[in-house]
Amino acid sequence: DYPPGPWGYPIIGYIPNGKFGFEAKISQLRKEHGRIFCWKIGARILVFINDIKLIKEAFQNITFANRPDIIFLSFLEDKSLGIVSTNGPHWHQLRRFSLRHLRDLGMGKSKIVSAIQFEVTELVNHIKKQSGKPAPFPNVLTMAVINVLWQMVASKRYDFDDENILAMHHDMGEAQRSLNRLAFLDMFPWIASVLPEALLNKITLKYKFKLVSDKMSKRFQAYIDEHKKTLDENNPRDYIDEYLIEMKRQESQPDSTMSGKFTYYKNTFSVILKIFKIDLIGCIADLFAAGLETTSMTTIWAVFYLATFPEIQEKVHKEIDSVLLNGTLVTIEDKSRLPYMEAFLTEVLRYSTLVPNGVPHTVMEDTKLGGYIIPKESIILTTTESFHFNPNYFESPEEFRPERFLTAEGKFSAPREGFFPFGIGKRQCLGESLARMELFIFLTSLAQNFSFSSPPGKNIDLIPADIPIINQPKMETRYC
Ligand code: HEM
Repeated sequence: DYPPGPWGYPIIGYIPNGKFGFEAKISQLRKEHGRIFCWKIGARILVFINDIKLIKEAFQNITFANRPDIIFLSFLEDKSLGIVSTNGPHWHQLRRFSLRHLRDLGMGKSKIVSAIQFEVTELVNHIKKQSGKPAPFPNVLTMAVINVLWQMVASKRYDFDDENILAMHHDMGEAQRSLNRLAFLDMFPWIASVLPEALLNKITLKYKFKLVSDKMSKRFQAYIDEHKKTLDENNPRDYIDEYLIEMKRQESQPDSTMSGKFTYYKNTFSVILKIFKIDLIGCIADLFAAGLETTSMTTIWAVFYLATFPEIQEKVHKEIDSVLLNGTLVTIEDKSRLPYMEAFLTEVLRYSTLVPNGVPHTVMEDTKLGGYIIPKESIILTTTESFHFNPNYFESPEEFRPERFLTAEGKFSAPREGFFPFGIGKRQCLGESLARMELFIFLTSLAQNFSFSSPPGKNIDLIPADIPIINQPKMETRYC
């Protein structure tokens, strides 16, 4: 009763022949099998849900809110820490705590607008230095995005040329691009007990990930230590302060989810080490990993679309020029006066389909869905293109057309069905309101100050690179 799909051979499972990208193979299997299919690779069963009704039924149900036990999901931190890869009451309480405090600290509220305006003004000044010359998007976008989030998390703002943060971002990007090597361990876990450590490392790049994760952990621990020294319990400054206060409050509770854990790992000499880590490190790593690349990449895609579709860019400019007179800074209250911009941003989120297969979910027991059994501990994914590019929900979905989200009177009309760039249900993106606000102010300010175009004689490549988790532009067109 499992969903249909390729099962392949025992032990190996189904490995497609030839040079097939993962996304292209999923697309082909979806066309072959329809609403739901299975794909067995090594020891794991992947289940892809491609039907809106089934996705809603599954992800709005707590049974499907679990994350599978895979290394792939927690490459920055131990999988038993933080929000993204934990389960049960532990996850639930940390998610609730994080949502509440990030909102109080300004997420999605006017309180954070001036920080976003400040960062985008710095970004605009930086881009001006390269105006008139063909160049990829400047790397400092990362700093602008991290500064907004880190203001709430750690009361920190970095200079745009802060080498340490740029290096940390570079390391994280490198690790992310090699994630399919690490996924090998999830699919074929037995290789860890039969292969010598050196060979295992060569195949999976395990130690490369460990190095990146250790470096980040040290930095995040330093933030926590700094905060502990200067904490005033009556005047919490940010997320870290709020966490430390709550952690202290729960100190005497044996079932507190906010303390920490001993984690074990094998070093290069196969010696098992035991270290204690507080959960807060996992939460900080999750916010960093989930909040940074997503918002930056969406901004880059938006700029690429402006450059590729000049008639759309012209409409964006026209609207901004008629609403924001004499270079006035945009605020969130201007949203209702900039319906074309809002429609453009919505089309960017649809067209870029940034997280093409969502973030993996699982069920702890065999569970029925759509007349099939979803095997316990399978890796459950969605195919976002099956609704973002579905003609039942979006007419001529292959066209980039912001007008689809405007009424005949030119008012913004939000998509009703088939639109889930931030996921859906119990695990829906925790930073959605921050991301939407930041993207609106960033993109409006960028379009207010610049005209973007492809380098002379060239077209911008809009096909994403074959990199796991996030649809990213190819490296050579991305940053300078
Ligand atoms: C354009 C920007 C963004 C997009 C497209 C995006 C998309 C997503 C998606 C698809 C998920 C998975 C939902 C699921 O598992 O079903 C997710 C989860 C998550 N996102 Fe975002 N995200 C964005 C920005 C952010 C930002 C700015 C933050 C940080 C404040 C953030 C924090 C998280 C966290 C912590 C989770 C895990 C939630 C959980 O497991 O309970 N995201 N996001």
